[in-house]
Amino acid sequence: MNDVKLALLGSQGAGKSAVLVRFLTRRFIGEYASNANSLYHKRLSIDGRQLNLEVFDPCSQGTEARCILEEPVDWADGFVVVYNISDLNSFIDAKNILRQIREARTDNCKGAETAPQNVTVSEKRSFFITAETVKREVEVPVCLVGNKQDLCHARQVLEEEGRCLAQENHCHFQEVSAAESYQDIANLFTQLIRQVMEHLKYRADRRRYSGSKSMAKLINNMFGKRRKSV
Ligand SMILES: Nc1nc2c(ncn2[C@@H]2O[C@H](COP(=O)(O)OP(=O)(O)OP(=O)(O)O)[C@@H](O)[C@H]2O)c(=O)[nH]1
Repeated sequence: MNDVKLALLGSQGAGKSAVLVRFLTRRFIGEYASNANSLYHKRLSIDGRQLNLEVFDPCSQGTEARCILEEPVDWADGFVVVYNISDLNSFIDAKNILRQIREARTDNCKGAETAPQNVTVSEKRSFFITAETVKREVEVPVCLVGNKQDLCHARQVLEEEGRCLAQENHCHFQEVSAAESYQDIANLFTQLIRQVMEHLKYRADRRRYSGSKSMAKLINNMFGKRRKSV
């Protein structure tokens, strides 16, 4: 059984709990306790595969609240970043959160962007392959969600602005209304979970592959390559 861990991030009142509760229960409940971190569990079946879903819904994260962000960034396999389309500040917060996720996840691959000089073409090629692999490893699946679409008469963030921000951050984008609709929210979670499972499989395959490669290396080092006797 797969375990998938997601975290919901976004500024206060953006509708994180509403979006999550809509997905988990299909219902919209007007008010939610917002003074405590919550961890939700659900068993799901996606594409015939059973999985244990855990979703972390922390207390609100503002621009400066990096310390709150750090914990879910290490823990989660994927993120839902929520803003309120009728609140520009929540969009600015979402922008900062996306940047923080990217920074936290790419800390490990610092220096991977510039190709080394004075090396052969094949060394350069393998460098770029490694850099690409590192990029895939750290590009954790994220979905940017513009919530409260039913308040479009009070819109402060254009749909196009949300889409552009998502493109810049290589993530999926969806406008939804937790108050009015279930289907868009169900689709976005399903898509994100699929992406997470692919990402986890990719990482596990890579680890297995590099593990077996180093095992082969170890055996070669220990016994050396046998020469055929003549
Ligand atoms: N009109 C409208 N109101 C919504 C929608 N989603 C949430 N709300 C309302 O927005 C308010 C905040 O929703 P929450 O889900 O508590 O927001 P949150 O991001 O979890 O807030 P914190 O827990 O304080 O961080 C509540 O009064 C909700 O009823 C929506 O799609 N449309």
